[in-house]
Amino acid sequence: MSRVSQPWPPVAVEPAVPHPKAPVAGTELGVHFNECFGCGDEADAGLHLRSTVGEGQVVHSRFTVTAAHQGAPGLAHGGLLACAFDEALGSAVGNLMRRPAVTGKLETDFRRPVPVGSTLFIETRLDGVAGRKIYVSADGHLDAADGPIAVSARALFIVVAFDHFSTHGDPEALEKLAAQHEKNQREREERGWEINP
Ligand SMILES: CCCCCCCCCC(=O)SCCNC(=O)CCNC(=O)[C@H](O)C(C)(C)COP(=O)(O)OP(=O)(O)OC[C@H]1O[C@@H](n2cnc3c(N)ncnc32)[C@H](O)[C@@H]1OP(=O)(O)O
Repeated sequence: MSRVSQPWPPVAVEPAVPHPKAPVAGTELGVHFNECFGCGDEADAGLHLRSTVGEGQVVHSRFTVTAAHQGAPGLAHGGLLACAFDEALGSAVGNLMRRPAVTGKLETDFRRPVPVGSTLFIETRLDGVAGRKIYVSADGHLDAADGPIAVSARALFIVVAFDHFSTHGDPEALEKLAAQHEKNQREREERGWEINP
């Protein structure tokens, strides 16, 4: 079956240049919010996705599919896989560009079933920027960084003002997030990494 794809990015873009203080290649990215379904330690049935900065404008993420993530028996739910990509792509945008941004559009191609127990290795690339619009894409490889591609995704993130989160979100949770951010900063400093304000 052939897959028809629109040009990507769909508009003229500038190169997505990582922020001068973006974490360097090899940096393991921390949990951005403990209750986040995508990466949080306190989200018991969550994805517990973990990410590391790669060379260039790339972030490598991985997560292991558990029984809590099933759609069909023994297989990951497609919406759950889309969630993993939202997290991986958002993490690449947030950490490399260091601009607050939210997902405006997320498109997924499911190419192979992803069984419970398998690990998806997601490689995310920054594809370009047009004003507030940041275009990113990713491939999810099954069970190894060079394994077969099971899922691909493309997304548009929109840069927002910080008050997007205080206006629409939960102020208490934002306080928790600020505390988490400080903890991440301290840990980075202790490990001698570049400070990530
Ligand atoms: C370190 C951090 C790690 C974080 C990882 C977490 C990853 C998880 C990320 C998420 O899941 S975020 C949650 C899901 N997303 C949302 O809740 C967003 C809900 N939508 C909105 O709040 C607003 O629609 C939005 C802020 C995205 C845009 O509203 P605005 O009024 O600010 O902007 P506007 O609608 O004018 O759009 C700005 C530009 O984007 C374009 N645009 C917006 N949505 C689009 C869309 N869906 N498709 C195509 N283009 C779109 C729009 O056409 C326009 O293009 P131009 O600048 O060329 O005029």
